[in-house]
Amino acid sequence: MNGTKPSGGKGRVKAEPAIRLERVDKAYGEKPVLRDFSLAINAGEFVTAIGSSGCGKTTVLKLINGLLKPDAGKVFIQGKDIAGQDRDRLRRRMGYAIQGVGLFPHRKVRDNITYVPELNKVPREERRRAAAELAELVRLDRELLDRYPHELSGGQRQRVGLARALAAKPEIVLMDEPFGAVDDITRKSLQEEIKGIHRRTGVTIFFITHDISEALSLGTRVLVMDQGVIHQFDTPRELRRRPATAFTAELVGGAGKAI
Ligand SMILES: Nc1ncnc2c1ncn2[C@@H]1O[C@H](COP(=O)(O)OP(=O)(O)OP(=O)(O)O)[C@@H](O)[C@H]1O
Repeated sequence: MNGTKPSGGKGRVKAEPAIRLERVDKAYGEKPVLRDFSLAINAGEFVTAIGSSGCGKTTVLKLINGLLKPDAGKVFIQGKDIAGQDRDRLRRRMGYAIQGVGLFPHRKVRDNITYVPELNKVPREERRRAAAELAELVRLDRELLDRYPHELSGGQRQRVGLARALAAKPEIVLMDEPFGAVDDITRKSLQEEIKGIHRRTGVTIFFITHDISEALSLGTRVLVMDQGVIHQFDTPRELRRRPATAFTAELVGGAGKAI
């Protein structure tokens, strides 16, 4: 059966990766971005992705949630090819947080947080309860739930974005430089929050960053990319001990600097 192949003859069941790209090609017009790109992320991993600007990180993220279709190759989520799946439903199953957050300005914070549950027709009372719980989870003061986004600080808005990404209890959360636009102190505290949430929930996270220190401190594995190619996909410890290429060595050697 799909997703539950026995392995090793010991009766153990090997789970499918949460996310798998298999030999994917992607170009914008004539410009190839990814060529023969393969990647597998296991359930419960916290993968941070880092690389030079324009190397294709966001393209990978958009292929994962079906915003983009591969020109060739396949994308599997929890073992299922997403090609034939309803894209809206697929996206609602995943949390998505981006820099700048993209909150709805005319909705209260509470309704921003529970936007996907509302689409999923979760009753109002249940949504109110969920918003309060999520606010607590991301350490957002509950009294802010009745405000509008413009009445919050940048860091608070980022927490709302995080709460919204977690609202539908997703098994996968995709984050594109979610803490890129906040000051250092707020960023440190948001990093602690997401680390704790990962530890407590076991959610699978794909997290794009420009900050190598952030990549090394948050990731259980770090994906290092340049020009559509994977240089290394390894634990922070291995990256430090055995950088596979000069590009990785330089990146890791410059920890503390953003690229
Ligand atoms: N819609 C588009 N049309 C044309 N080219 C695009 C489009 N989206 C991205 N690109 C190009 O594809 C390449 C990869 O873009 P992508 O956004 O995946 O890179 P990235 O690694 O996330 O970059 P950054 O770190 O700067 O955010 C870039 O050269 C970009 O200019």
